[in-house]
Amino acid sequence: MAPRTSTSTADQARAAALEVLEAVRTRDAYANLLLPRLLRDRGLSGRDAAFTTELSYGTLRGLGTYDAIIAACVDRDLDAVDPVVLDALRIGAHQLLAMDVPPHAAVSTTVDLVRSVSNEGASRFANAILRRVGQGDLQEWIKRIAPNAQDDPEGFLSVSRSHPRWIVSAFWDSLQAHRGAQRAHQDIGELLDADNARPGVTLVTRPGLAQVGELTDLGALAARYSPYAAYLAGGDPGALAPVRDGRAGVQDEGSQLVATALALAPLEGRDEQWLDMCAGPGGKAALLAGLALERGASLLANEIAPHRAELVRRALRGYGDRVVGTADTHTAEVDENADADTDTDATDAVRTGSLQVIAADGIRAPWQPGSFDRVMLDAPCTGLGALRRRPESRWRRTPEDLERLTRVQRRLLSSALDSVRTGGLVAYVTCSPHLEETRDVVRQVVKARRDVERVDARPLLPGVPDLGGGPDVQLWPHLHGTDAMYLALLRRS
Ligand SMILES: C[S@@+](CC[C@H](N)C(=O)[O-])C[C@H]1O[C@@H](n2cnc3c(N)ncnc32)[C@H](O)[C@@H]1O
Repeated sequence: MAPRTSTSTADQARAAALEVLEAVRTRDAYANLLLPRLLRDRGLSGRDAAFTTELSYGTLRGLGTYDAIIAACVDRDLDAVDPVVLDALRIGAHQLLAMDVPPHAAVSTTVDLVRSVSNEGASRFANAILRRVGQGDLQEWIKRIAPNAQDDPEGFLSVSRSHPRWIVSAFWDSLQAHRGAQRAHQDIGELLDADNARPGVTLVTRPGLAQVGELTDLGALAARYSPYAAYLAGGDPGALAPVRDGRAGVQDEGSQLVATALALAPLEGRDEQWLDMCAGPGGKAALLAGLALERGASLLANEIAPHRAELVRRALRGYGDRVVGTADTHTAEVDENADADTDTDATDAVRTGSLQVIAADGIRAPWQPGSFDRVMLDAPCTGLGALRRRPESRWRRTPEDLERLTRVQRRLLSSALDSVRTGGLVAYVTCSPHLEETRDVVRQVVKARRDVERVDARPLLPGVPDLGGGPDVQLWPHLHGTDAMYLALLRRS
């Protein structure tokens, strides 16, 4: 790679975006974690911060389409292009094809950027390529480079909507399973477009600590479906007093709906002990905590990774002394072959009606079987339902991830069912619509046991349209404005 020189001649925002792309490519960085730090360090705020964010996120989302266009303009394989120069070309292409930046500014600033991180030859190369890119608009380019939509619909969508083909295919299958072939055919483009749009910020109130009215008084808009949600049009949510105090937070409306559904589900008999089995970083736990306390129940929030268990504690901070002292770590071993450590009965500490956080492996649970009345299993998954929030993740995930994840998901679901009493409820949730980690995991686990009944989850999301044929619920960004959350509700019989 060409040696790096000073970036003093490049404009700050573009330089920051280039740094994000490079960190994502070389260090597996997460743009949504890195960017806020970078903006702070560089003193970029207001319009500059918004511009940097759009450059970074927009380029990462559109990368598949931009690479196909750049490839058509370069007379060598893209692998042969200096990676940092290619990143800069991608940022330039995004400005030329999807942003309101005058073409001459998009080209000249990108050329300056390349010169600042590479050399004169590379900047001349960038100039030539971007001039070619600028000869067509996005639609003209797609017509020219994408496969024919009739002959190869998945290939067309993959290039035109900038998603890997295997993800297009998985989304299409899931839409078909939940909405039928005809609707799937109509919907698939809209779903992929929704992934490419900037998501809004949704706030959540912690039940018993804040009301939606408090958020609307601060300028947010009451949400469509969740009684705890409000949409924030702009600004920093962390600057709002209820968020600062831990009485409200930021949470996708779909996450709120699936957590609320578990709390709303009718239950015969005792309703005192709730478990959030995979709780980190604590969004659903914080909502469930308020709902549990409202009816005098306790919540045990469990998370395998100790640092994420710490985030759960932070998420629960608004509940103050309702969060009881916690035995720190039980079996926080990620090693799946490690011996079970069931010496401690973690339910002991929550018998009095309170909130508790522990760090333990949900598969080798440190609580007695049949202890809980309601269990939330928000399983580790591919996250394919939240691509609009994690712009790089569509390029990082692979079909191979599914095999490892579905193995863990099946084991966690079995453990969740063992953890709930007879008649108790388990919510199996993923932020992915992929059939292998949603419908198939549930089917396989239910089939292997004789003590599970499916519960129709749809009535537990009152007022939410387009929930399909049930009994499971699949939410969709293009239909509901939420992440593509999946919910299956199971009763132990
Ligand atoms: C999808 S996230 C949960 C999100 C969380 N419910 C929320 O709403 O903020 C899945 C979590 O499960 C944790 N996890 C993975 N394997 C686990 C296991 N065997 N036992 C407990 N937690 C696990 C991961 O560390 C991750 O924090």
